[in-house]
Amino acid sequence: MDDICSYANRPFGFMVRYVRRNPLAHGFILACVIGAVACSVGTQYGVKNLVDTLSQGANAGTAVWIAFAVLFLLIAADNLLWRAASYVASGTFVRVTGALRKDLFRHLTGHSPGFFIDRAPASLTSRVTATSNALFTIENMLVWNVIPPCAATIGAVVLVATVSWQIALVLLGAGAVVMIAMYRIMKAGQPLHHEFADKAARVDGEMVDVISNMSLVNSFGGLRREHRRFDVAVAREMTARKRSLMHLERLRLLHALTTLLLTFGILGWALKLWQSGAATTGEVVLVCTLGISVLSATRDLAIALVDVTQHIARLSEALTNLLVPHQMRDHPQAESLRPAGATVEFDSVDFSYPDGRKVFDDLNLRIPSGQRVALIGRSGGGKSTLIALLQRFYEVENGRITIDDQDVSRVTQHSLRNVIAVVPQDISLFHRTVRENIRYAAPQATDRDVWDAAVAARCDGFIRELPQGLDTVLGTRGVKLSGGQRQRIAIARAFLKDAPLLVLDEATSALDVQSEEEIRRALRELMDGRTVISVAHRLSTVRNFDRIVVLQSGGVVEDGAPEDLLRRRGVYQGMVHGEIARLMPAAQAA
Ligand SMILES: Nc1ncnc2c1ncn2[C@@H]1O[C@H](COP(=O)(O)OP(=O)(O)OP(=O)(O)O)[C@@H](O)[C@H]1O
Repeated sequence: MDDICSYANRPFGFMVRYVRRNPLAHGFILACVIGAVACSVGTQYGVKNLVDTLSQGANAGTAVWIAFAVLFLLIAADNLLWRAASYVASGTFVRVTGALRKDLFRHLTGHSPGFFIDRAPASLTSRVTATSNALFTIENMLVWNVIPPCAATIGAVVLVATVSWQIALVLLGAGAVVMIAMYRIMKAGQPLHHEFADKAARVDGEMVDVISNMSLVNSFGGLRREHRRFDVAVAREMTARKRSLMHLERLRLLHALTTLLLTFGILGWALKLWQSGAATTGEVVLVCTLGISVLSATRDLAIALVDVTQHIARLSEALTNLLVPHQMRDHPQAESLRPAGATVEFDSVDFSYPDGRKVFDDLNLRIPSGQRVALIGRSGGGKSTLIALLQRFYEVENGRITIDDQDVSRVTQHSLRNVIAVVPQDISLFHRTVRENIRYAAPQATDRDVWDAAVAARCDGFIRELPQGLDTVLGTRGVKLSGGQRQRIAIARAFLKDAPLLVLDEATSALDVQSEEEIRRALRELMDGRTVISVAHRLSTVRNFDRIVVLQSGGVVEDGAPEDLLRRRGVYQGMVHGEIARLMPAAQAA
C-alpha cells in the first residue's frame, strides 16, 4: 500500500486514492450523471423539435407524435439515470468515508505516545471527523453540483452551434473568461478559508478539552473562565467564517452580473437572426432555453465550486495535521525480540526530549535477569523518562538500550512491548466492562484466567460488590473506581500479561495502609521470577528490593543494595532520613 503521509499536502491525490478503490461504482455514477445531463439538454432540443413540427400545422401528421415520443423518452431517461446514480452513490460514498476513517485511525494510533503529549486528542479526533465529512461533501458536490452544470454547459454550447457557430463560439469564449476569473478570485480567497478551517478545529478542541476535564473545572470554580475562553474561540471562528463567506459572496455577485449580460446578449443576437430569416422559431426557442440553462448552470457551478473550495481547504488543513509521518517506525530489518530472562542494559545512553531538554548524559545501567531494582531520585531526575526509553517511546541520541542483548531500536515495537508489563502511575481504563479492561493485557485469555488474575491482584473483593461483577461497565476513564481499585486492575493486567520484565511506576501510590499491605503481597507474587524495575517515591515500599539506583543530573549517582546505600552518606541515606522524619510526627500523633 502507498504511504498515506505522502498525501499530507495533496488533498486531490488523497481523494483520488479513495475513488480508485471503488472504480466501477464511481465510473457507473459518472456515466449516469453525464447521461442524465445529456438527456436533460437533449430535452430542450426535443422541445425545439416539437415547436418546429407544430409550426408546420396540419401537415405535420404523425411527425408530431414522433416528436412527442422523443421528448417523453428523453425526460424519462433523464429521471431514471439520476435515480440510478443516486442509488449507487449512497452506498459508494458512505463506503469511502468508512475506509478513510479506518485508515486515519490506524495511522494516528501508530504514533508513539510522545506524539500525543504535544497535541490535544480532541483536535486530532475532530480532524478525522472533519476529513471524512469534507470528503463526503466534496464527492457529493462534485457529482450533483459541479459535473452536471459543466456537462450541461458543454452540451448547450454544442446545441447552440447547430443554430449558429458564431454564437456558440462567443458563448464558449465568454464561459472560459468567466471560469478563469473565478478561479483566480477563488485562489486569492484560499487563506481565508484555511483560517476558518483552523479556527473551527480549535473550537472543537477547546470544547472537548473542557468537557473531558469537567471535574477539574468545577473543583477550581473555573466555569466562568472556561465560558469566557470558549466565547473568545467562537468569536475568532465566527470572524474567520464571516470573512470567508463575504469573499464567496463577492464572487457570486460578479458571476451573476456576467452571466446575466452574456445570456441577454446572446438572446438578442438570436432574435436578430430570426428577423433576418437565418433562424426558425424553434431555434430561437432553443437558444432562449439554452441561454437560461447556461445562466443557471454556471450560477450553480459557481456556488458549488466555492463550497467545494471551502471543503477542500478544510480537508487539506486536516490532512496536513493528521498525516504526520510516524517517528518511531520499526527498523527495516527488525525482528521479534526473543526474551531470555529479561536482562536490561542502558549502554552510554544520551537523551534529550524533542524540545531540547537534556535528561541523560552517558547513562550506564545493567539490570541482570530476575533482579528487582528500585529507581529513586528527586523529581525530574529522569525516572519516568528511563521507563519511557526502555519501551522505546522516544529514540535515544547516542548509545543503546538492550533487553537480552537485543537492541530495542532493532526489534519490532510489538514484540518489545510484549515482553514488558507496566503498572503505571496514571492508570487508563476504557469505558468498557471490568472483564474487558483486565483482558486487555491478553486478548486470548479465558474467563477463568481473567478471574484468576483479578484474584491474584486482590480485585475480587470489590468486583463482587459491583452491580454486574466483572461485566460492570466502567465510567469514562474509570471514574466509577477508586484510585486504589484502578491500581489493582492494572496489577491484574500485569498478572495476566505474564511478561518477563515488570515495570512498576509508583504502583502503590494510591493505596491506604491496609490496601497497601494487601497489594504488597500481590506485588510480591507478581514480581516472583521476573526482572523488576520500580519507580518509587516512598522508600518504605522498596526496602526489600535487591538494588536501589539513584538517578540525578543526567545519570546514576548511587547504585547498590539498600543496606549498603544506607550506610553511605549519600542521596539515598538522606532521603531515608527525610522520610523517617516526615513519618515520625504522624506516628506519634496516632
Ligand atoms: N514530554 C516531555 N517533553 C519535554 N520534557 C520532558 C517531558 N517529560 C519530562 N520532561 C522533562 O524531563 C525531565 C525528567 O522528567 P521525568 O518525568 O523523567 O522525571 P521523574 O524523575 O520521573 O520525575 P517525577 O519523580 O516527578 O515523576 C524533567 O526535567 C521533565 O521536565
